[in-house]
Amino acid sequence: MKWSELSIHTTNEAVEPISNILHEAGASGVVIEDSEELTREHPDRFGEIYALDPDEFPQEGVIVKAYLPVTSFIAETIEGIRQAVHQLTAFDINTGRAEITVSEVHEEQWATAWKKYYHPVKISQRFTIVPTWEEYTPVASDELIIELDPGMAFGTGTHPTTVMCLQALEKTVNPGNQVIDVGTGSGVLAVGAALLGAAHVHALDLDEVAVTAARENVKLNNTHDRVNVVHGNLLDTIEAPGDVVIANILAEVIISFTDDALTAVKPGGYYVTSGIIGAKKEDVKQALIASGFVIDEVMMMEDWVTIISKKPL
Ligand SMILES: C[S@@+](CC[C@H](N)C(=O)[O-])C[C@H]1O[C@@H](n2cnc3c(N)ncnc32)[C@H](O)[C@@H]1O
Repeated sequence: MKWSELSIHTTNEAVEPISNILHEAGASGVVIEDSEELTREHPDRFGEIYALDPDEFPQEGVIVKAYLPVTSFIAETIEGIRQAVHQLTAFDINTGRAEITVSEVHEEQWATAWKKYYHPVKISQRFTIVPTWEEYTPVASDELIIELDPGMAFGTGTHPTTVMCLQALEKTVNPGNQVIDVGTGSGVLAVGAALLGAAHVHALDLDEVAVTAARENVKLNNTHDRVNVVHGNLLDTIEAPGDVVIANILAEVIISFTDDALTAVKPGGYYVTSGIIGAKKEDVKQALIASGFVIDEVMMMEDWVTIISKKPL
């Protein structure tokens, strides 16, 4: 099969919303090439020197690459993406140049392009994410390994919003808890919650591709007895409140359902929200407080914010 490779040259702040637009347009996998990666300190990964090739990174800004199967509708799809990216400026998101370039690649190239960026990575005190195609031996006895094949869904586990969510789960999930994962993507957070001892995790996503990927990852990690993954919009499929509810979606979406979220959390339970760019932090905090949550902790990584809030007893 032939694939179109779309490259969008943009800013760090626009990576997440543009990735979402690309997924919604049917993109199969998103690769992020960030110019800052080249200048960041790279620890050797578990003894192996992890060298980056400057030819694969832009000189400034970020390139978001996505892969779309070549069909007769490809021109319309690309035009739709162009318009959606343009509309992000209405949400005060600086998209930078937002230049879109398109080239054709073959299936084998796509598979390699996708996989060469992901390696085992320790992302919190206890969690290490290991792509299914890599070998890894745990280094600590209490280490929790999440095996992941991101496939075509969002959630390689290494995006700052996901990393902070896993760290937040480490702080909030207790053995025996009921957890709800809104917008599960690859299922990484649902698996993480189950590994922390949650008795049950209800994971959902609006995107059928994510539901399939999440189910596969849940099984891969032997958590299918505790995690169910369903297709659904926000909290529509929730039957009982959770001890911890987590939503790594865009700030605009989080703000739209804070009242419903309060109902979905047990008194004394936690609501973890992520996917929030720095500029939207106060708006999300205000919406959470207005619905009755109490802010417990605000975490930041790069320009991303994760808020842990609590429902009063
Ligand atoms: C940023 S990704 C997060 C994936 C994963 N939870 C993680 O932390 O890596 C957001 C996910 O939310 C899903 N999503 C977006 N809008 C949604 C909605 N209204 N209801 C349910 N899921 C939604 C998307 O399909 C996507 O998989």
